Amino acid sequence: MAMKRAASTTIQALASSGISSSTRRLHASPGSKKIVGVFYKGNEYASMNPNFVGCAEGALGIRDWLESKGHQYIVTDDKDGPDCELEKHIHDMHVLIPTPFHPAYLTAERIKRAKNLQLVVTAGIGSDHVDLKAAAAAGLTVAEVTGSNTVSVAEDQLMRILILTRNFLPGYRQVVNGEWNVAAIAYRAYDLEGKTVGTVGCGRIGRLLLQRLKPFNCNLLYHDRIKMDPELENQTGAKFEEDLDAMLPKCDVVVTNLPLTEKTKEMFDKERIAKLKKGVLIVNNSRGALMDTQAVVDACSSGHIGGYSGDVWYPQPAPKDHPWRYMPNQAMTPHISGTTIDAQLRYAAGVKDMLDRYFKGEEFPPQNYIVKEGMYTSFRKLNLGSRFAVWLGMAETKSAMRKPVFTKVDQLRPGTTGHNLTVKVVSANMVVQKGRPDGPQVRQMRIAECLIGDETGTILFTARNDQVDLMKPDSTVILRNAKIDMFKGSMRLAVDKWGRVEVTEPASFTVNEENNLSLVEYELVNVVEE
Ligand SMILES: NC(=O)c1ccc[n+]([C@@H]2O[C@H](COP(=O)([O-])OP(=O)(O)OC[C@H]3O[C@@H](n4cnc5c(N)ncnc54)[C@H](O)[C@@H]3O)[C@@H](O)[C@H]2O)c1
Repeated sequence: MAMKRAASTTIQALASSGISSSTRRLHASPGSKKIVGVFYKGNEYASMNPNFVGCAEGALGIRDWLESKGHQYIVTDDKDGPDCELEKHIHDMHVLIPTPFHPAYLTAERIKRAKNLQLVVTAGIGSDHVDLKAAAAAGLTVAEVTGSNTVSVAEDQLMRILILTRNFLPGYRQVVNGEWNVAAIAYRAYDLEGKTVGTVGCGRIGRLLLQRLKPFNCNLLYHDRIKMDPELENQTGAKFEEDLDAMLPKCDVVVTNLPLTEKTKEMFDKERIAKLKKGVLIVNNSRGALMDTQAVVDACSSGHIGGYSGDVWYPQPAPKDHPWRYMPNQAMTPHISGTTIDAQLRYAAGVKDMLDRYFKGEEFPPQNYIVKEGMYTSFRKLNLGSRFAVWLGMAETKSAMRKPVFTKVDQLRPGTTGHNLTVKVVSANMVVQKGRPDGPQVRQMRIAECLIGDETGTILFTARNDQVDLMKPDSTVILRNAKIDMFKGSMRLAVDKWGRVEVTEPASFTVNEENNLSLVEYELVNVVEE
């Protein structure tokens, strides 16, 4: 199996901790599976809305479906401590469905005991509650329902920006307390128009927030590892800031929109907060641990941070004595933004779809993988329109295959070689046709860009010279020993002199043109070896 360098490094690092490095196959072996869901308790609200599927009682609405297939489905909200309900199932569960809103912390120690565990599907976005290194070392697959609550969070952020800018909460409190004091609110209530709003991280949620903010006529800035394509930049009117510390002092409002990773943990520490404009407003719906907890408290107390709002804490549920509950200028809520009823229905459907694929032995949508069968790599599609992905590390395919093994188009991954496929040619366009002087002879050079595919998806194939004649639209061809080339961050398939293209009998499948792998862009990210 293709194993990425990062994964093998991780495995070595963890071998001494006793975590097995053997890959646990993603796809379910036949037979009944034990599936454990950990969701927040609905209590008296559970029956108030039939679409309230995100609570433990709602169980994502998949209980009947799972049980009709003979699987065991345990759902609980009791997730912490040695005597909790979750602990009783760690040793024999096959699938864990946690949710960021009530995170079941899947530590290295729990993973070590979870001998049957194959799959973790996060109901929502953000799998930082899982020790991803340990999950990779144990050969697990961790996936989430990418995009399921993008809109929900972007809308919530917009609300928080307005709540802070207009100094809304003190006014609301006055009303509840029977008071009336316009001055106490008005002395620091502003319009959003004309203010500078910067998002730190600009993937799905960040981009949508920028689009939502555009009509407010703010100055929009964004910092990310990846610059948006110009079309999207134009659409949002946001300016790219490569240097985070250069962007921050310009912002009246800072919004975070990036995952919690080793790199981003406590990225807002005392020093960075000191660089922010005095009175800055911060909205953090990403993860609590992006902030140094005490540094936020101190800056809110001194007024350096003029307002802090968000729904994410560490740990969750936040303990009663969490200092963010008591700091001034805060507009915090429990973790709610990504669990609207609409979002619940989307992530419930996404979880069901992935379980169904797991039972059938089918691939998940590539953007959903965080760790795939032990590869600590995630295909993170960052799109709103244009499609990106982050590709961590190099895939190393050590091919010990002698017998040709045929694969399907949707199994193709960056950096891999040695593929045999039977595909139909959907279209072929000549992109280069010229005579090339080559010594005394003049050689023809022809290159055609061909869209090829099977029932699982399509990909662009670069046909060279004699291959061009074989790639006729509607014909079926066998590609032997094909390899993936990366072209501007996207996958292309090619067959070089070590492989072969053969025309064959017409195949009976219908090409799935919906899943074009060449439309996904990848970024090669350096993996820091530890
Ligand atoms: N509060 C909620 O209910 C809720 C719901 C969904 C997501 N989230 C959080 O929001 C985060 C973002 O979600 P998304 O769907 O937009 O994810 P995304 O993967 O689409 O975008 C994340 C962006 O962060 C950027 N990034 C990552 N590391 C970076 C770094 N070190 N420096 C600069 N940029 C960096 C990536 O390049 C990417 O553009 C999630 O990881 C999750 O933690 C919270």
